[in-house]
Amino acid sequence: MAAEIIDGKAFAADVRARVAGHVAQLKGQGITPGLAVVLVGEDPASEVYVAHKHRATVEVGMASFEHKLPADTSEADLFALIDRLNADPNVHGILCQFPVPEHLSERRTVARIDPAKDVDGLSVTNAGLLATGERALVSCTPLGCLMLLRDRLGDLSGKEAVVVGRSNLFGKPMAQLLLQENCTVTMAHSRTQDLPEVCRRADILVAAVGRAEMVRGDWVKPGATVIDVGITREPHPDKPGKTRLIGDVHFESAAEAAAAITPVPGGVGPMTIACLLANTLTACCRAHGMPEPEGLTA
Ligand SMILES: Nc1nc(=O)c2c([nH]1)NC[C@@H]1CN(c3ccc(C(=O)N[C@@H](CCC(=O)O)C(=O)O)cc3)C=[N+]21
Repeated sequence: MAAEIIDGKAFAADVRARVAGHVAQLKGQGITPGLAVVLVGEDPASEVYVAHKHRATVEVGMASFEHKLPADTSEADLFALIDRLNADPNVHGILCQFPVPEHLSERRTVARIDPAKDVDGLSVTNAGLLATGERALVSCTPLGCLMLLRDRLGDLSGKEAVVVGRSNLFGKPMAQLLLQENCTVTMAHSRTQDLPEVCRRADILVAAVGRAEMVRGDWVKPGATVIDVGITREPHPDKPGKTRLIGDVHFESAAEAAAAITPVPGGVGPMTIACLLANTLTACCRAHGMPEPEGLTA
């Protein structure tokens, strides 16, 4: 195996430490950044994520406001809560954990959140601000990938970047960020013809298709940097009753060709939560008309 393994877990710990430093400074000025997380229903995976986010928020010294609503919560009640959080000066970031129960709409829910507090960067306003090169809040996972890429490659200008997957949550904002960094960006997806050949063009290959181990080693240009955004949980092959996480990239074969690659777990995943905290800090600084934290924004 040739590739350097990009340690997202260590990098995320560094981001969180930097956020904590800024939070301590703000607290000295009487300002405590606050993040509100809303969870509707009792999806066990979501419960774990939300608990994780709560712990990480408290660890950096921020205020964490958890709101757990029953699965049959009406849209009116959910919106009433979001309206209260929008108006609360102690809340700088609001995240509604997805998926929401079927009778609710993710699109309408996101639209209800004040764009200045939309730390997921999912609102139409933030997507539009990013696309037009204005100051936005950027979706956490793409922001985390950008931080890893900048750290490893420095200037990204002129590089061939291929993003596989075109979701609003990840693929589209990732492509916008890479374009902003002056990459030549290709967005590939399920209808792309000869996907392996398109991927082989990439100096930077970002996989976010949601299909386990789809990207193979012979899709990777020698020396490329490979970012694996996929997480699929599957039964563990050796440990009965246990599960394991696998990415969208076939790690062993891709690592033969790549110069650097993110593992799953321990790659992009931990950066997502670190960037949620970074976005909350950014939103807080903006709300108070203070300079933005350096190195923690797009
Ligand atoms: N409104 C909203 N925003 C989200 O950002 C959001 C969401 N809803 N719903 C669910 C997905 C999923 N997600 C992850 C965050 C961290 C890890 C993470 O830390 N993963 C670890 C492993 C954790 C484990 O072992 O389960 C890793 O990859 O190393 C994974 C997935 C955020 N999401």
